[in-house]
Amino acid sequence: MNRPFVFINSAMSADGKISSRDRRQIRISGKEDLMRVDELRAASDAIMVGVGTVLADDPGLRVKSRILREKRKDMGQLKEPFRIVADSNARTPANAKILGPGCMIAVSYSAPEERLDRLRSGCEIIKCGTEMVDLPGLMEELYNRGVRRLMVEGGARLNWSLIELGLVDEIYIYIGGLIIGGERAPSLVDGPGFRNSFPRLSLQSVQRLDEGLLLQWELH
Ligand SMILES: NC(=O)C1=CN([C@@H]2O[C@H](COP(=O)(O)OP(=O)(O)OC[C@H]3O[C@@H](n4cnc5c(N)ncnc54)[C@H](OP(=O)(O)O)[C@@H]3O)[C@@H](O)[C@H]2O)C=CC1
Ligand SMILES: Nc1nc(O)c(N)c(N[C@@H]2O[C@H](COP(=O)(O)O)[C@@H](O)[C@H]2O)n1
Repeated sequence: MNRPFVFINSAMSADGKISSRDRRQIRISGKEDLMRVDELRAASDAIMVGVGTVLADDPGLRVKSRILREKRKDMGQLKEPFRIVADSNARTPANAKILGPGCMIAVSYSAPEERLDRLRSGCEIIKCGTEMVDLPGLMEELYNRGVRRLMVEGGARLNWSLIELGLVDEIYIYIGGLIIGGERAPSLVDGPGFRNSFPRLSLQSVQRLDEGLLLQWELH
């Protein structure tokens, strides 16, 4: 199967949480880390999130630096990467910030048509999977559309599915200097969890940024 190079970028607290018990977005990264995230976005062909993140954070997923956008254009790339949502039942709100040119919503064949109609003016719809978005199928589709480097910005359930399916090559984790706590607060990877065989990572780099640490891991 042809698929893009896939990497996750996530910020977590010192206790491994990526947001609060009520799934409220928490600013974990400092200024330096956010600049690094913008550079990673600018160096990607597409950025993907799960619909849980859209509903919780309403992210824009744009490249914020004008200089980085211009640089992309000078290199003959689209000014910004595609923005992709894994959203089996088309729950993305019609006023979500992620919508607009360059946005693709991946849905399953079970997604209600009336919801798709509300979204169509703001995005391209990609159908794959019967009940749930078929992630390997989506990867192949993205590859066929020219996506070679895919950045995943969460959340916890999407991270789980991608890792479980062996679709992740690299993970950047920024560990910020705060404690969030809460057994129901999302962590970097949720889902049912592994039981017997645990994916192994090899550490590529460690860097101090703001009041935290950036770890770069490669997946075997
Ligand atoms: N600190 C950080 O770096 C980040 C933090 N976050 C936080 O994470 C939280 C959101 O995480 P979470 O609730 O887990 O949501 P996700 O963003 O991981 O979205 C999960 C949803 O995606 C949909 N989906 C579609 N296809 C698949 C698939 N094959 N596998 C898995 N999911 C699929 C499912 O909904 P459906 O069945 O309807 O399709 C699922 O419930 C928020 O609180 C947000 O603030 C998020 C990103 C980064
Ligand atoms: N890198 C990083 N640091 C944090 O502290 C965060 N809370 C997040 N969250 C992710 O960033 C998305 C917001 O993107 P926009 O600024 O709206 O473009 C959010 O949805 C999470 O994926 N990331």
